Amino acid sequence: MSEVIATYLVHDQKEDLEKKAEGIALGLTIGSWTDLPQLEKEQLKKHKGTVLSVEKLEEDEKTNAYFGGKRTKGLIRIAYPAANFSADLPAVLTTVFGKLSLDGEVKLTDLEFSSGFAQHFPGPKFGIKGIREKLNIYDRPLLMSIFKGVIGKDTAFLKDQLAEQLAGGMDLVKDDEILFENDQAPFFERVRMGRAVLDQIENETGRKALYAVNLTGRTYELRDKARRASEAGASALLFNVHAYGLDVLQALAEDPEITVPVMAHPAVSGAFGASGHYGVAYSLILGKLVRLAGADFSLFPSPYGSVALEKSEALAIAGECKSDYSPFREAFPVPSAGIHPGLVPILMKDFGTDCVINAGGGIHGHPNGTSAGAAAFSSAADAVLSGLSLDEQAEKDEQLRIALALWGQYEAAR
Ligand SMILES: CSCCC(=O)C(=O)COP(=O)(O)O
Ligand SMILES: [Mg+2]
Repeated sequence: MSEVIATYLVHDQKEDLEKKAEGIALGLTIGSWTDLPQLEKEQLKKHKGTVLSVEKLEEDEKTNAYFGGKRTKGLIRIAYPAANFSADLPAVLTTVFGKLSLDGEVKLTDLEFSSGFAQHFPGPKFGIKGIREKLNIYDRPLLMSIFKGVIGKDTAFLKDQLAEQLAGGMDLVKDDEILFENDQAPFFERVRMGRAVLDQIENETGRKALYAVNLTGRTYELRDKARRASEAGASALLFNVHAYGLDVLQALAEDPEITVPVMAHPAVSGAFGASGHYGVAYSLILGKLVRLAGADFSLFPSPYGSVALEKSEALAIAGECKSDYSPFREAFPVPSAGIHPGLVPILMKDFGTDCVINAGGGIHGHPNGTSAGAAAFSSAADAVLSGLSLDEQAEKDEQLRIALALWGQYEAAR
């Protein structure tokens, strides 16, 4: 029985896509670039990939221009027998896209797992429902901000910045992904500081919030570090999954002693996902696979900010995070990068209620400071929820008015 089906977008110099598909199905399983006379019938039957479909796509000039000559475009689906690989993502990815990924002309667009095979993956430990229960917020998108300008600053500085972000109404705050272990603000000091600030906010206001501390260091230290962080009061972990690998995320998600949600950051994923001609589709690496491997949140560039994805790609990632994929919990999609209050209405329209809207510079860059920036962001979300335009809301909210004057609004920018 085939356990994994891969879909590829190919751009071939020759017209015969059936032959191309057969070449992939054989080459990634038991064949080679030349005929192997010793291949046995039994071996072929049990281990060769099976071409399920070949669909020729319309020729397009942009693709031809990119490759400097005519290409035949098509979608190929191939089923790989379970007998060929062990039940882990490194084995799956090496089988379906190992050396093929190096040819620069093929993009892996999707992977489908049989239910028997999918059961080897954990999926999110908390998911959208579990995170909402932790925060006691059920009826709106969550708002997150990012520490900024903190490299070289000590834990006391971070403590003030965290308190300001939370005072402005943020539900979650995350470390920047480029904040690593350092002498001024060591990891465990940040964990303890975060716990104290979150507890104080909860005691004073009843509001619950999460702080995602950046889990970094050598791969073999991570599991122990994450366990100790959970024990020391961490409320969430940020993880640069594509710098380490999906299997490392899976190991963290599966560990029963790591009792906090994991937030997957997209750093480095552009190296695999940015090309339309080769690499891996963002919907697969930032959506389906991080969810299967256990991320509770997946960050990705929104269609609007400083690092923007095509809208269809961003929506496809969010779709994978939230699709009906039993038995896995849903992961929170987190459209990010260059976000400010003026983009909140369009983000809420595109991504709906079940998303996290995330801003760094668009909060700390507010002329009246971090707390005012966070309040302006929060006020923009309130406006949408109560059916007001940002201009109407800004008439009664000075911080939002100042933010909109500085960064503008999506509609105004069109
Ligand atoms: C590329 S998505 C990750 C967003 C992120 O980590 C970040 O630091 C965005 O910061 P910004 O100031 O652009 O909101
Ligand atoms: Mg960042």
